[in-house]
Amino acid sequence: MFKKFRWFIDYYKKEYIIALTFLFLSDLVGLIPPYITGKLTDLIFKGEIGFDRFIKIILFTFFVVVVKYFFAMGWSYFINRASNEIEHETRDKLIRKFLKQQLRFFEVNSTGSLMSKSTGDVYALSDLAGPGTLSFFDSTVFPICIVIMMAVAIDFKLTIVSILPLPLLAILCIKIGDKIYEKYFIAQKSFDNLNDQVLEDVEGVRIIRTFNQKEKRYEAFTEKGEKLRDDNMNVAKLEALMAPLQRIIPALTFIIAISYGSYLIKINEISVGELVSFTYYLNMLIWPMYALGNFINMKEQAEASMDRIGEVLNYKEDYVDREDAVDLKDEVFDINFNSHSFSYPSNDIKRLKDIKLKIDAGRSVGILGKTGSGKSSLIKQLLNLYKMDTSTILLDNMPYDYYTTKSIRSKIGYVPQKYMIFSKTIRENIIFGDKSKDEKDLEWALTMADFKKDVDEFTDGYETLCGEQGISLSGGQKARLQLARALIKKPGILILDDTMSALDSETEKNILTNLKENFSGLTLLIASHRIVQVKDLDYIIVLEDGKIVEEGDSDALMANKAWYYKQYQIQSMEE
Ligand SMILES: Nc1ncnc2c1ncn2[C@@H]1O[C@H](COP(=O)(O)OP(=O)(O)OP(=O)(O)O)[C@@H](O)[C@H]1O
Repeated sequence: MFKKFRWFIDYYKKEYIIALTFLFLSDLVGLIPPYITGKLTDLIFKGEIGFDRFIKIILFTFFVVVVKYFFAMGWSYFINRASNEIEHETRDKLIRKFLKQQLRFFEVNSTGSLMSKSTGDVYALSDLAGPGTLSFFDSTVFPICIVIMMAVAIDFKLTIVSILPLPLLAILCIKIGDKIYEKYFIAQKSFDNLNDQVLEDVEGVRIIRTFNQKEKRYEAFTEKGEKLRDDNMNVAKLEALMAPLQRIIPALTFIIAISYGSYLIKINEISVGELVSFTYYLNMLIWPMYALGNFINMKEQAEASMDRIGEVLNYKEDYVDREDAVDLKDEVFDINFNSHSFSYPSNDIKRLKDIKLKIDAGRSVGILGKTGSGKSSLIKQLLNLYKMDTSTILLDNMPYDYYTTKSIRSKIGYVPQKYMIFSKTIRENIIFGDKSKDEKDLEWALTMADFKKDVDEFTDGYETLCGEQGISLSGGQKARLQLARALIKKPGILILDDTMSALDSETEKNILTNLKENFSGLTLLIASHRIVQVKDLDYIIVLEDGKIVEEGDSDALMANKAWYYKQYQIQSMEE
């Protein structure tokens, strides 16, 4: 029954043992007051009790109640501790898993789904680990203790007859629980879809407005919202079905107990006080019936959530470093694409075909080509973002997988085509968690990226908040912020994927001059549509449909009189 949750029970064994011991002691002590009440009733009925004894019994009962609540404090603390730890640990595992993945993982798992798995599903697990464990104990061990007490201290026959309807409740709860699992799984999927749309709408709000898509998006949202509501209602209906069962069946046990108990008093088998204690114990059995329903509910939901979380945690990494991979030590290194081809995992179409390109350390290379020709795809190979043939890329004459991916990436400064700006300050976006960088490094990176003059004009300077996806910055400022983030690493290799398109020609020139003057030995790769951005580089390749169709320096390509030559003329005229 608990196979899926074994790991957290094993992990927090100590907390659970302490918590359940406290819980057990608290429940045991809780059995004393009903017994005393029955005895007291009999003593009063028979007139066998004086004031002193009465006070002593009352004080003792009070003492027992206090002890019970001290034990309750203990179990409450340790169970909540385990539950919070499990929530933290599971979320931690998920985030670590997300951060390890190549981009394919994010193509098959939507952001909305990953978000709801790391929130709602994690809560369902922690609910089971905390209140769920309490409900489990209280619906199994506790009622057994009560029933034993009823049978031993009061009357065996009365106990058996009164609790006869209870197994029926257990069976019905288990049956309904199975259905809850199915419905909850469906509801969580609907929550994923709704999450996805919220993310897209918030991120794309400007486009949605400009394209007058507000109504359509609203309709789509309403539809998803209604589906989620209906799916949640299906879960709620099943939960509601448990409630009357939890009331009617215990009520039945009361009717039986009072009727049969009265008969037993009449034939002198039990006393009035014993029937008082008995009904007291029966009353205590009501909570375990609720607890059973709660537990089954929580268990089914947590099981569905564990399966959903498991889908992520068991996702087989698309790429893992070889066990004997070593760290790449050189800051700058030769790169050799040796007949390298590549297809994205989503289909078999070759997006890079037989690429042969040697980039010596410290050289600058321009990657040109029309849109969709494979420029970004070529660049991404160096970052190992998708599964690829690692044997046809050599770094310092060794295959790519000879080195750890982390060490390769740490040498590369990458400015992607798509902006990725966090809703933090400019300082935080550039330093990006690197504690070794100080004020001087920040200032230097901003100057290199020709962004300092802009930031100096902002009222809050380095502390200016960039907003969601850099909403408070212009396109050119976003490009330079990303460039500053790449440069502060002082990389050996700098990759600019269409970074300069958003910049005016003067800013572009300033940046290239800064790079030339301050980064001696830098290997520079620039992917672009615009010839002006690459014409002064050491080497230029032109891609067409994933193949290199022209290569050489600008003079050689001009002499070639092919695509480069024609584009040069067209773009010069445009400028
Ligand atoms: N993640 C992906 N999955 C599948 N196909 C992709 C993916 N990314 C890009 N492609 C396809 O690969 C081809 C090359 O795309 P790439 O982004 O490398 O071109 P590009 O030359 O950089 O284009 P642009 O100049 O427009 O940025 C395109 O046909 C594109 O549709």
